[in-house]
Amino acid sequence: MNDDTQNNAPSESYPLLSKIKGASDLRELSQEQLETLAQEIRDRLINVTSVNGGHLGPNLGVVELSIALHLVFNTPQDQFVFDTSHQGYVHKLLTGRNGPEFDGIRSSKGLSGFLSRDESDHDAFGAGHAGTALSAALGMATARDATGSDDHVVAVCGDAAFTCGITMEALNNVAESTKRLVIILNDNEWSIAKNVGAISKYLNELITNPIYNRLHHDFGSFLKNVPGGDSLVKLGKKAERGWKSMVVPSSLFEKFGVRYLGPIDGHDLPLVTRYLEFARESHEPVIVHVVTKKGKGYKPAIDFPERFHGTSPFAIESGKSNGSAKPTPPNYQDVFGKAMVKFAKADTKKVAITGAMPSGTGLIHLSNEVPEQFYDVGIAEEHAVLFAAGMATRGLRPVCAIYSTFLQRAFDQIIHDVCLQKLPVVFCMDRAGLSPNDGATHHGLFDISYLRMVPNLITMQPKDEDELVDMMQTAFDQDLPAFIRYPRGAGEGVTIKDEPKPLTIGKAEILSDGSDIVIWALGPMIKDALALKKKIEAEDGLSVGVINARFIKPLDTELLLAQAKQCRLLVTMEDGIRTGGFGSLVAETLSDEDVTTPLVRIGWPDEFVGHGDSVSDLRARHGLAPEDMLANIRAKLKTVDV
Ligand SMILES: Cc1ncc(C[n+]2csc(CCOP(=O)(O)OP(=O)(O)O)c2C)c(N)n1
Ligand SMILES: CC(=O)[C@@H](O)[C@H](O)COP(=O)(O)O
Ligand SMILES: [Mg+2]
Repeated sequence: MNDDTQNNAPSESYPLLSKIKGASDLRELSQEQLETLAQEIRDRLINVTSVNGGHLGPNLGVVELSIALHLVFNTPQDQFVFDTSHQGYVHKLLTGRNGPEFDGIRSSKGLSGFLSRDESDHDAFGAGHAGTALSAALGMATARDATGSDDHVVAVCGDAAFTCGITMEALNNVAESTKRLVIILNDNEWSIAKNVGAISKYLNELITNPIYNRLHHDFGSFLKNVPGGDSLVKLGKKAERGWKSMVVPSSLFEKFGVRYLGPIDGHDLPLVTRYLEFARESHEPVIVHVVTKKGKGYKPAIDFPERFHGTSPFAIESGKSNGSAKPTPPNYQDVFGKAMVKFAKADTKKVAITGAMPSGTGLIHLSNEVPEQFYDVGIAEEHAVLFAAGMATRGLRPVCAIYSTFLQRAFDQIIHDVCLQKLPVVFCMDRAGLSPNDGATHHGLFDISYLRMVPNLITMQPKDEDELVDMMQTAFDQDLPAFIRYPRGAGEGVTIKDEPKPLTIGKAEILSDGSDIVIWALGPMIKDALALKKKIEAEDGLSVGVINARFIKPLDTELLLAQAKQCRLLVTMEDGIRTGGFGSLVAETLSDEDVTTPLVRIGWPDEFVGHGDSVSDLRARHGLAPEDMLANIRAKLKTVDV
């Protein structure tokens, strides 16, 4: 597929790509063969992600860049650090991972969708959260200098990575830390949504400013037209740079002591290669600004860059998702987003903030319908939370819609700025629980534990999408920081009331009574609890109660203790890590009251959970399949007199 307009199915054969085991194989190819290889890589990316889903758009945009990187540098001796590393598929293909493991990327049988040190020596640094590459690469370069090595370190950063605070913290430190660091700014003007903020506008100026471009590129010929300029040209590059800095506004990067090269066409393989060769020999930190097109080579991905940033499986010919256009039941993110629209329309003080993820959080609905109450602050979760805290001091009711895993970035802001000052910020944490295909960097398994220890907050989890809206109302009706956690994907298919009904803070819901065993479950685990009840009552002849815990903090201690004193066995079930989780809270509560009722805590073990095909697949692989949970309960029953 040679241009962006054709839509026919990509080739299924990859004669050149199948011969590439490493950089040396690349260097044997002619320029023409390299262009053919680029096409084969695009075909492979499209074919595999059409089945598995994945980050097709970002990877199509870095095909030439990745080839050039491996032509010029030698991994693993030289080290590449990809920011977020969702755009690392091409790097994987070029470093010996083009077999069945690539066909299964992001699934149980295949590669991670991100770089991982455990996966390959060519993956110098793992990632999944944005904004880490420059900092880590700077650490590597500084360590290299300190140990007298002479390999190269290259940070590959997207334009939106520069909206991250950590990236700017690292940029501030580059010139003082090392003389040799190559930074690639892969500028496609997109984050997941369109990139935002002053940095994005500035980068766009660099790309579009004709003066800067022409002068910057062709300063030598410019000098020839200036009296005395000729003699300066003879003085060579150093003089040129001196002159240029007077005539051409030096870039922000040069102000930070980093030599700026570009902007160049990131799809012109020979040009990118030449610039990387120059950067490799540079004796000062250098940033190469490459301009790329997200989705290059596949028209649907170019036309819909946000959808193809991280796509679900799709039909190649049409680009249409294989899933139903309108997922039934609706995804939690859309229930949240539409409810937020209603709340915002009813009260101008209710606003919502995203960190560069309007679609994923569902705030796209608010952005479309009530844009004046919608804020996208870029990939800047720490700022998002502080920004909300500031808003709350002025009477606004801000909602931070940030995935559970990405909210980890703002843990200090939660403690130090929001809860210590009791500011009524509402946090809607989607992707609480598993994000199966994304894996360890994206599962939301820690928020119950990391929030439990913070005073002055409320944490709750709904049993279904109707209760999510009730919990939003509950959060708005009180004045403490409030956190609502809910899973990735579809709800339970219940009807959502027109008018939400606020809940009584700290009160759980008895779904069914039981005198032998009582199960306290959170969110999607309630379904599993009801299934266990049915099985145990039918097969073990015991009576099982099920409680929708609803509130993690404050826990419904009154009901818990009353039930613990009359039942034989308590069980907790949470889609979070067991360590310090909901079950730990229940155990501590029983212990504080000297209640000795035996307790089984069902949750994720104290380990990182990798990527997999689905929630049930990962549960089965980590001893959390329904039969495992039943066996766990039965094993405990043997030790108590029931
Ligand atoms: C801390 C954090 N917040 C949000 C995300 C979600 N996310 C993944 S990639 C991405 C956009 C990255 O844009 P850019 O760096 O420009 O790379 P591109 O996809 O354009 O190649 C975002 C917001 C994340 N991975 N990490
Ligand atoms: C790379 C990244 O962090 C995002 O693209 C993330 O993969 C989105 O996850 P969802 O698909 O769950 O929105
Ligand atoms: Mg980008």
